[in-house]
Amino acid sequence: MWLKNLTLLNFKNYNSADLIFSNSVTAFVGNNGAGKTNLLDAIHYLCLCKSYFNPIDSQQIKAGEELFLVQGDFVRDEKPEKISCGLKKNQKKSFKRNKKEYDKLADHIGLFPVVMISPYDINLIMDGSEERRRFVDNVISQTDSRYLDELITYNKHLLNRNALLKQVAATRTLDVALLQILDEQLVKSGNIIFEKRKQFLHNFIPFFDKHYQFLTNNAEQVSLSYQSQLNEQNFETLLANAIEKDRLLERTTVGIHKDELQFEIAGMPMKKFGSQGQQKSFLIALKLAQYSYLQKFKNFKPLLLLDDIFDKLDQNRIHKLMEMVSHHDFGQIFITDTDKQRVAKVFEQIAIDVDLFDVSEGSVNHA
Ligand SMILES: Nc1ncnc2c1ncn2[C@@H]1O[C@H](COP(=O)(O)OP(=O)(O)OP(=O)(O)O)[C@@H](O)[C@H]1O
Repeated sequence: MWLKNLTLLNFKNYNSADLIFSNSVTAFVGNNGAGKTNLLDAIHYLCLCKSYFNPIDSQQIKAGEELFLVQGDFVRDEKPEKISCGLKKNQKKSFKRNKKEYDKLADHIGLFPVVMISPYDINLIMDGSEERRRFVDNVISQTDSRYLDELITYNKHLLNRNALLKQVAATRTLDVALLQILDEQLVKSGNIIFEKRKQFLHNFIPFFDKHYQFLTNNAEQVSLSYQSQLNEQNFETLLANAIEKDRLLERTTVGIHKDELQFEIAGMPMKKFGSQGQQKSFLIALKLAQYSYLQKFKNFKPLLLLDDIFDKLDQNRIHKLMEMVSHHDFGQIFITDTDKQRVAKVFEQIAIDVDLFDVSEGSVNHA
């Protein structure tokens, strides 16, 4: 699967852009703030119906404009696929595959798998558990179309249950029969998600271990593990035991929305005890594992988007990544960098052609 071209209209800092790519390595080069990352994000948008960096769709529209359009021609299973996305201010976004509007966006997720490696990935370690659940959900959704539907269903039931708890607090009466129905619904989709997350981690962790060892030559002991309250007790019992607390706090305090992906180094939390270098290796291993996992379950290579890695990574890690590029471990790659000569040199060293684009203040031209 690869992207042949990309057309933008009023997307972030671009008025318009029309780019044609090769099925190998493309590099966007230019100064800070020129709009290089925005091009990667446009590609991410086409693949997953959303920005990697900013969840608010309307903020992708160029300031002062009314709408944005992003369009790309992919090749998938040797067939052409035209994907287009448009958003008008205050309207629902429109997402089309071969000119046909999707009934639901979830149907698009996973058709064009993508992995982004970006300096912002540090949030995965530093921020709350929601970031890490989002990572897990993102990977599973790209390989399992039912998963996203189930997650949407779970979140809907959770909202309903929390609304009921608020109402109970306000009226001081509990409709036991209604709570029971809501609990049953929550348990049903919660259990499905729990099993899918467990199975996912079982397959994912060996990829992670392999990549971490490759990147660091077995330097230190790190681990990745899935923590869920559902590992301790079944969901029904958890809900029954927590009802007094839930009523007091007016929200559901147990369930898969509390799951955590634990990152450790030598048995201690990565966030507190990992050095910057160890954290970076950990994150790249995580992303490379995502790549390997998607490749295995989709049976083709995802797109790889590498944001600013030459600036942010040290020589060792760059060398390891480039070793993988030179072994053709990846398919199509998009990369951003501030230094054209550096990019040209790095790829010359591994004898891989790189297609360079100059980016400056929202305009992009083939170098
Ligand atoms: N909706 C928008 N309208 C107009 N400009 C926007 C919008 N969203 C982002 N920008 C602009 O895009 C620019 C950032 O672009 P981008 O992050 O792609 O830069 P970059 O070339 O990757 O820079 P760096 O090398 O610093 O990472 C900023 O100047 C920002 O103000």
